[in-house]
Amino acid sequence: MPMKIAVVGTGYVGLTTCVGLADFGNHVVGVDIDREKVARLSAGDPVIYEAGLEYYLRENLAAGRLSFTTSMKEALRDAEVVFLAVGTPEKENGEADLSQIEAVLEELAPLIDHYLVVVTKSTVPVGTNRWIHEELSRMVDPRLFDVVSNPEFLREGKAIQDFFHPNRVVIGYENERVKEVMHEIYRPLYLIETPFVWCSWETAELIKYAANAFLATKISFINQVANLAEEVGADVHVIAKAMGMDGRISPKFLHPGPGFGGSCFPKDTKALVKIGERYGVDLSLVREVIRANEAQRMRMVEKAKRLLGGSLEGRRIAVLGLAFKAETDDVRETPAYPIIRAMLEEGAVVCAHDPLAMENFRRLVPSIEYAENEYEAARGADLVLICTEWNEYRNLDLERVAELMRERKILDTRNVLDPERARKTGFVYEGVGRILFRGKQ
Ligand SMILES: NC(=O)C1=CN([C@@H]2O[C@H](COP(=O)(O)OP(=O)(O)OC[C@H]3O[C@@H](n4cnc5c(N)ncnc54)[C@H](O)[C@@H]3O)[C@@H](O)[C@H]2O)C=CC1
Ligand SMILES: O=C(O)[C@H]1O[C@H](OP(=O)(O)OP(=O)(O)OC[C@H]2O[C@@H](n3ccc(=O)[nH]c3=O)[C@H](O)[C@@H]2O)[C@H](O)[C@@H](O)[C@@H]1O
Repeated sequence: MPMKIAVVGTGYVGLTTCVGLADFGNHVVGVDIDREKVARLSAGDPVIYEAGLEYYLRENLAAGRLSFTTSMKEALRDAEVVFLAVGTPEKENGEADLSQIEAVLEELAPLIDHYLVVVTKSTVPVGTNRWIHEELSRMVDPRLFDVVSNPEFLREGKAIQDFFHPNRVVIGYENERVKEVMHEIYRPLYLIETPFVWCSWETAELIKYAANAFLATKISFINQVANLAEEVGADVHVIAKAMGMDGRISPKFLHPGPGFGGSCFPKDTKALVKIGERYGVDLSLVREVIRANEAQRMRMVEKAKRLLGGSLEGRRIAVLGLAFKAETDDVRETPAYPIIRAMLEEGAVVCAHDPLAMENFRRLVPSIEYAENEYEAARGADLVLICTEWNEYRNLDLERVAELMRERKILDTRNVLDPERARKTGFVYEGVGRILFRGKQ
């Protein structure tokens, strides 16, 4: 039976949830306070870049199963379930800021006049779903609602694929009554044998933070191994590959780089440390992962400086890649930001390019030059610094780049180029954890 579902917040997670649940055959209304976003989504414009999103948005709008509104009242009218997918950004002290959730609850409570399952998709600190239940109970008869914690594990750039083929679905609940509803919503995922984890609210909340912190730990770990590999003349890619051959380790998330970014790992690791502090539990390992990540970004600036003879003053640097990873236009917490800021402070002149994220990055840093393509960025540069692993940078025409540059130097923070090919084209090349030609540069 199709269900009537409201989704509050139509960002990366909310919008993916909207189109995914509508595609399962449900009637979905997405509600957002951003009028412009609602207007664009209603017209079939996905607003953000996400592979496949536009197709699913348009198909489901056309089928009449999906609509968008700024009115919570309209969205909630016949809804059986409401998903909360608003932002939970970082506060200045590192804790998760729950003000968007609080605002939604205030608006939601007076509208609950029939049984409603309130599902938290946003990433929220341990104890939040219990608190949501208490808050709503102050304002609404508790028999009229239940609260479910259903954390999201999608990756940006692969959001649609991850929605339809998740590794698992985690559902934290208290009242058995919600099981039937959640079963119904995710029936198509049952059919493809997706594992479901039924647990308490607190367990579900902590699964989300533990999973993100563990992935972030793998990245900081391999980055430090890469840094050591550089000093001893080893190749981190061979190391990571051999480590990954041990099924207990797995080869995934062992790719070294300029440090992890994005809207979640940085904020969620910090929030987890704060949760530990609140409960008096030592999470120093996670604290160190955060510190190592910040150091990794600055290490890239030091590398650039060393490659350019010790100073960036007046040096022209072409930064290729501004998004926090490939296949997205998202620049939230992108490593490119602190790296570019630090280089500007050291007197460098930066010309940047990104296939999708230039518009978003320009809002963060309007003062640098932006180039139409990677070759224009490289024109007259003393150093090309690759910051995002876009495929088009993997296939750079190095001969052409060499002709355009003032000095032939490449700092490849994502290891997307073949070092040997770069050297043969006359470049001084440096990656991360793979100085293969030590002593010869
Ligand atoms: N971006 C990602 O890849 C993932 C994010 N998450 C979590 O999901 C949550 C949402 O993240 P994103 O989708 O990236 O955020 P986002 O910032 O892209 O979207 C949040 C949306 O909520 C809207 N909003 C804010 N207050 C509202 C209100 N009172 N009523 C209606 N709409 C309101 C905003 O206008 C915005 O469109 C966060 O807790 C995040 O940690 C979890 C997994 C993946
Ligand atoms: O909670 C979230 O928001 C999401 O956070 C991450 O997803 P996402 O931030 O979209 O991107 P990832 O692919 O995980 O990459 C995060 C950062 O780590 C970096 N990374 C990733 C993998 C790796 O081996 N090395 C590495 O440096 C990426 O370049 C990027 O900057 C998780 O992978 C998702 O499961 C989770 O739902």
